[in-house]
Amino acid sequence: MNGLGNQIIVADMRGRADRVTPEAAIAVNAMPETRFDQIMAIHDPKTPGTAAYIEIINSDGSRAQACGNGMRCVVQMLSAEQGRQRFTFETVAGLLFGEEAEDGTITVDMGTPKFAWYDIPLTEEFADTRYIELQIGPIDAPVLHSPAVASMGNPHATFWVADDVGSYALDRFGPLLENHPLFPERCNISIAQVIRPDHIILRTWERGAGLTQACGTAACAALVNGARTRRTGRKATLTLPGGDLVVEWLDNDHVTLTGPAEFEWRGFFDPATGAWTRSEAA
Ligand SMILES: N[C@H](CCC[C@H](N)C(=O)O)C(=O)O
Repeated sequence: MNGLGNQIIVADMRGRADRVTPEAAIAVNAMPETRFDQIMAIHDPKTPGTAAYIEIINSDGSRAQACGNGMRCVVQMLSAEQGRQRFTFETVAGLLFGEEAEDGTITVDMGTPKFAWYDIPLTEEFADTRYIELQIGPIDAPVLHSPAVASMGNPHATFWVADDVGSYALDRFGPLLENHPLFPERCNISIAQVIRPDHIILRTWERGAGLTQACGTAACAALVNGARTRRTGRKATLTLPGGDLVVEWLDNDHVTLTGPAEFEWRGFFDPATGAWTRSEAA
């Protein structure tokens, strides 16, 4: 499937006890036809009242705590299968709600953002995470600096720029910032241009996945970081390379993410080795 161009493999692991191994993820990602950004593995529910337990695996085999685009794909797949539109899921980061609207767009409640330095987490204490001391480029003329950081279950840094987000070498800066010693669990790195209080342009270097068409949790982090630095309101459209998402930071502190999801093709893969076969086209 894809969520706004982000390549998502929804792996149906219901009724079995094994898990998708990092080796399988790396092997699947190594083949051009099955290159992906995240695998969303649907496991049997652990908690009564939830539809499934979802495990999220990055293309480098690492585990992610949250994935907004992937969750929309999961909602669409299960709603097509079960004919109902509202789901409660469990992930390592907690419970998550998703709903498909009449027009097929899907809204996922991504939970509440966290801003304390130890929740991101950072290795150093920062009293105010709206601007942290971190820069890249020449000391006296940094190319990117003073990001706002937030956790949407996973760690995010949002760097603000005044001009075209496409003009920055995120493929070069991304890996350096992702692995900066300030981030003990690494970090998802975004560049944001606020063009209006309700419209942000965003590009993201994803932890464990690299440059992607769309990162839903990064869109959520950019909106909350925009609102708490008074750059934006609490609801905005975010234009990502793959298209537009709408993010709203509700009064109850929850963040919702709305956008499309699309089925591409179906097949089988071995969660231990990654060996796969294709069975059905869209
Ligand atoms: N693409 C995802 C986020 C993946 C996050 C992952 N790269 C990490 O935190 O390790 C999204 O749409 O929200």
